[in-house]
Amino acid sequence: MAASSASPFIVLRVPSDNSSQSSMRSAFLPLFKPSSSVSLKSSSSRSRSTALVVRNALKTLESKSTLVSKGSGPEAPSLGTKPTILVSEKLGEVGLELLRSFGTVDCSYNLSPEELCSKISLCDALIVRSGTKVTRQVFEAAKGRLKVVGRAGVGIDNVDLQAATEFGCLVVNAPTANTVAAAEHGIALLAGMARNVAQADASMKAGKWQRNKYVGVSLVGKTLAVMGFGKVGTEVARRAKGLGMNVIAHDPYAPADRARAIGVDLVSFDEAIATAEFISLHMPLTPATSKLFNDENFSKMKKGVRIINVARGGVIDEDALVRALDSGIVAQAALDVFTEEPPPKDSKLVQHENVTVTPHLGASTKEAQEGVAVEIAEAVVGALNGELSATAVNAPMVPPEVLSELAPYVVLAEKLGRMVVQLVAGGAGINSVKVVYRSARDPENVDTRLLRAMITKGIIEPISSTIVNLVNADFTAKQKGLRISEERVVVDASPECPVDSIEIRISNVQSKFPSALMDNGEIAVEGRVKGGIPHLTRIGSFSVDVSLEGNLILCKQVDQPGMIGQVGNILGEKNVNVNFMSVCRTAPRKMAIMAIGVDEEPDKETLKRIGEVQAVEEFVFLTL
Ligand SMILES: NC(=O)C1=CN([C@@H]2O[C@H](COP(=O)(O)OP(=O)(O)OC[C@H]3O[C@@H](n4cnc5c(N)ncnc54)[C@H](O)[C@@H]3O)[C@@H](O)[C@H]2O)C=CC1
Ligand SMILES: O=C(O)C(=O)COP(=O)(O)O
Repeated sequence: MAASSASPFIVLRVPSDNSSQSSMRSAFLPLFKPSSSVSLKSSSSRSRSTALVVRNALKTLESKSTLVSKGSGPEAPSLGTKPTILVSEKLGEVGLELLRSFGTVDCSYNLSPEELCSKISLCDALIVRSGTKVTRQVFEAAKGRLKVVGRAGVGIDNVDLQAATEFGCLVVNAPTANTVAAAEHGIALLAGMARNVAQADASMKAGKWQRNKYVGVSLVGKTLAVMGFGKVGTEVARRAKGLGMNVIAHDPYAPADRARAIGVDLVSFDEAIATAEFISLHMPLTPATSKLFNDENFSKMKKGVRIINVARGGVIDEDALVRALDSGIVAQAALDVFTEEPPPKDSKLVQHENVTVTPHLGASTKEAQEGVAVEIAEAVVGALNGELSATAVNAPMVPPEVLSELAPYVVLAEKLGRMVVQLVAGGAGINSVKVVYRSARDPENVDTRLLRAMITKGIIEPISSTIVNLVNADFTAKQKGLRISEERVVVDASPECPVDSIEIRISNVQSKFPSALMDNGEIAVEGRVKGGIPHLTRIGSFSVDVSLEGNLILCKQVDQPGMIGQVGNILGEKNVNVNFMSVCRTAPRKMAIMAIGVDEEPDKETLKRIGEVQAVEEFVFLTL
């Protein structure tokens, strides 16, 4: 890991009694104080409870914290600046109002990729629907300012998630508010296709009266295969049952009992496509589903099958579908989505007489658009406030109750990380870190993702310009060649505490403070939370007990009278306030470790004088 100067971003400084909230906020994101309070009209009880719990937790913090900009370039937000939120596609008015009450909203629709890239470095958040491609170039062009991308809908295949994660940008979506709309559109296409509604309408408008040409097929008693039994697929199945259809479904990840509960059999892919008279697609577009409906699979279908696609165009090989339509394997198709949107004007598929098309209207009802707008506005505002999102796509979702319980341990984890990296001589050669969590709880019940992310942040940030948060912690560690292994050990402690102690060990390095090394050559520090405050409880094999606040001076010296006074005097002469002191001896008059907490950072001369005290053998100054 290359060492560099201090990180050029925003630092939240909070009085020590609120340090846990501060650290939690800075772990996630980007810090903005709303200019006015934002009222939440949550459509989902989960997101409402998450938002409220975290908001309450942050209320106290709001009054005491100050935002300090350390100059992240010309566009860095500073104290009192409202965040800028770019909305690149039409969003419901209620959502826009919510966003306007929090930040500056720039609604710029139909931006070219170049225009989007040139605007994005001025934005803290971007809200899109399916029409905006949020590519790696967009994240690069953002120059670190973009904190969150909100997808006002379900499918996130238009967002480069890998790039978002690498750049530490949170991606959130609105997964529930358009489910019914998409399902209703699927049913509309199913029924409309079976009765040739669109074709008959066009024919009449062309002045014709073709009753014999547009004889349809009935739905009742026919088998419908729902491919992808998630939210939309389930609602389609429910409605199709109401139409008297026999519904089967294929979904490798759906629980059979959920299907059984609504009278649907879960079957294999091959069985589904070979049995059905109607096939409705409801799976996401992923590498595994891309062009899943291809020549080979069309050939396994019943002749005369009818296909509905309200999912993503890319799950069908569109050329293969044209061939299947021409050969009669597929009698009809009804498509709302296309590989390329809008599709080329001369698309054979769109022009095919047995194909009914709509321009990606699945989510386009007034109700759904209002719902997704509120859902996404809440998620984006929450993310800009540093809250964990209930709809995060590229970060772990930590339930609010777990979050509040872990708060002080989050601070401890980051401080231990910061401390241990400063004990490494050179700092840059760390590649193997072991974290041991000791707890009375069953290891299965100790969620360490957040703690690991904070340890990573603590280790990387002091020696790099990379900003680490929950989104990019694991990726950044990997990038820097830092392997973090974790061990959970059950100990006899209070089960009330999620974690009794956290120990960080670093192997294969030299230490600036050799007493931090264990017999096996590893640097080791261990900490605990005491009365809500993080404490250092061991360094190397020396037990100490000092609260991890402010700055820390560690000395190893010959245990003799007057040492505390000598060091205290040197600090006092320079008006450096000592906030605690702890001494641990191997034996009386042998060696001792002295840990001194100081509020101010002593100047170089003062530190030099402490190092020169005759009995002092090792000495290090650490900023926490
Ligand atoms: N046309 C439109 O305007 C809309 C389209 N959509 C699209 O509909 C799709 C489904 O949305 P939701 O139901 O909300 O998502 P969901 O995540 O609730 O459901 C997707 C289901 O597909 C399943 N799945 C994944 N891989 C599969 C595979 N290889 N074979 C079969 N099933 C597989 C998953 O297990 C999951 O149960 C998404 O692609 C979404 O983008 C959603 C809303 C509106
Ligand atoms: O939610 C989805 O996945 C959709 O496809 C809806 O897309 P839209 O927001 O209408 O562009």
